[in-house]
Amino acid sequence: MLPYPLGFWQGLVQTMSIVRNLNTFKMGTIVELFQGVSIWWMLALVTISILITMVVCHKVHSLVTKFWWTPLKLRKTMEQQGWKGPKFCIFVGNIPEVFKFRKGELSKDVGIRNFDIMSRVHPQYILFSKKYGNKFFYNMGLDLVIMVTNPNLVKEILLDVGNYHKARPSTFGLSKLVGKSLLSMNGEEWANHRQVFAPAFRIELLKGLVNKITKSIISRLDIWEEKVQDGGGLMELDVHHEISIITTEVISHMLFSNNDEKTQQVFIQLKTLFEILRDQVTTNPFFYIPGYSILPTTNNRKMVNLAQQVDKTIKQIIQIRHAQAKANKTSYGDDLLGLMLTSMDGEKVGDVIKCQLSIQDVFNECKTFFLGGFETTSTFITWTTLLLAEYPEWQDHARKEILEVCGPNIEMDTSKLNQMKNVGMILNEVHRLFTILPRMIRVATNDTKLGDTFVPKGLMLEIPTFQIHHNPTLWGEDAMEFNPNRFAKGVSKACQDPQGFIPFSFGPRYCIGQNLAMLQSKLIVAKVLSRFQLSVSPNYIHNPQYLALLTPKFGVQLHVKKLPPSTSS
Ligand code: HEM
Repeated sequence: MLPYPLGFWQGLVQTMSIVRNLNTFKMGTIVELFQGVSIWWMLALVTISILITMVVCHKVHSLVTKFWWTPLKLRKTMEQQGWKGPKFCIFVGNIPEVFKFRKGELSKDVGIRNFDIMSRVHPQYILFSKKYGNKFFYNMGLDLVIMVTNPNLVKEILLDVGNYHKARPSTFGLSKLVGKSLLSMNGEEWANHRQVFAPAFRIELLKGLVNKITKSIISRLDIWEEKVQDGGGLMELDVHHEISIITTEVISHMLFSNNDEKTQQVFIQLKTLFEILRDQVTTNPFFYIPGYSILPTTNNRKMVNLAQQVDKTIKQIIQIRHAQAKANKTSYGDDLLGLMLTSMDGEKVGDVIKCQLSIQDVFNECKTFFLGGFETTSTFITWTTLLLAEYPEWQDHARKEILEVCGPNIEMDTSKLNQMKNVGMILNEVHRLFTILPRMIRVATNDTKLGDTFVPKGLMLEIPTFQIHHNPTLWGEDAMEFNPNRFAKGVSKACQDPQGFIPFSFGPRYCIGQNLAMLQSKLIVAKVLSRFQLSVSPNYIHNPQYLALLTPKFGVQLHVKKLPPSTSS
């Protein structure tokens, strides 16, 4: 036998000749072929073959477990407890039939006063509850989902952040593009991030923003006024577009204390990214196949490219801020970026040492706040203006109250905003009827129990907020009507169950931007109504759709008329 290195090389040369001869290889010659191969080489070959076989078996096992065994096991566990659901197609689950049903529903006309739009917003609920009753499950891609509509059980889920984690379905691309952030993190990581941002959203701090927000609103409404004058006293506007200009400015101030060219660049890139992604999630069933989002399709490449551009621009904004703080020997500032940079340094604020964020965390959180901050609020305010235009009697009530509380010059501060009871009732009713985040999703991280139901680890739980907000058992026979009066004596009197009204969720993970969103909404509604009369344009096509948010598909075209000086400021 040759010493090891020589034996190895000899074995290699012999094996190459075996491989070369493979095409003329006959079973009978197998022994002949291996004659003379060194023992070292034989051992190496056997070891490598065993290792490869083990890796392949492990991969196959985990793929079979993920794609076949786990979904089937979860299904069986739920079936044994009396839950039922449709058969599913591997990879895409029940998505194709949901999309097909939804397409049919979306092709039907719907009137503005018809709030019975569950089949457009949450087609899976209508489709499967009709066939299987309330205890149904379905597959969203690979994930097995059940719906929880009972407010007490919803409360249990939202309070138990240990057993129920935030979950994007495994196949969704948003988390891959935006990265891990406050919106999607869990456990200690989430708690640390939440602690960094919470101070910026305290109502006392937001009070200081009133003037900045009011300035943004007034400068945009001045443009409206010019347009109305040019149009001979009446003008058609797409309010969704108009309001999003204001809310973008506000979130830019919250994040970066300004709305300069670079900030606007981030916004445009993120908006485009979000629109492509929204289109993929809502129209392309293949998007739900695991791994699809990393294929080099045109849209996937566009999204990755945009996400990289956003990171690059944010990096430049951070570099400028760093340089300024260093040159002026000042802190990083008290906007959200300032808080994040302070936290990157692990600085001590008061008695608390803030957690250290990484640069990637800062990129991701900037993207999350941009996306979470502008589109949600602008969409909500857009629906509010539509309903005020559709129900002129409520528009008059609100305007009268605004003028009484704020005086002819419409001077506003947070205490005045709190006195606007009618405006508050109207906003609540819009939250109820046009719940812009119509569902929340959690995943069970442990085997646990929810009411009488055993919840196996890995099961997805969907909270259909929209359905809860429209349920006649909770809201009475007029649940499908626009009636802000139901909130006259507060939420507890409007709904059978206090947990039946959750537009901002509740528990530890309630919306961090709730105060900001409500402040902006009241300021914008008050300023708009004090200067303009709104009515629905005949060009408006009512087409509410669930596109990540409950959105007016074709914008909201309203007729805007300048009010005479006696009624306006
Ligand atoms: C009308 C406007 C808004 C509505 C209806 C709304 C609604 C919600 C809801 C329902 C959640 C919980 C989602 C879940 O648990 O699955 C949430 C979370 C969140 N929202 Fe909002 N939101 C609005 C505005 C905003 C604004 C203006 C910001 C930021 C400036 C914001 C930032 C966030 C963040 C970061 C979270 C995650 C909080 C956490 O998990 O700790 N939202 N929002």
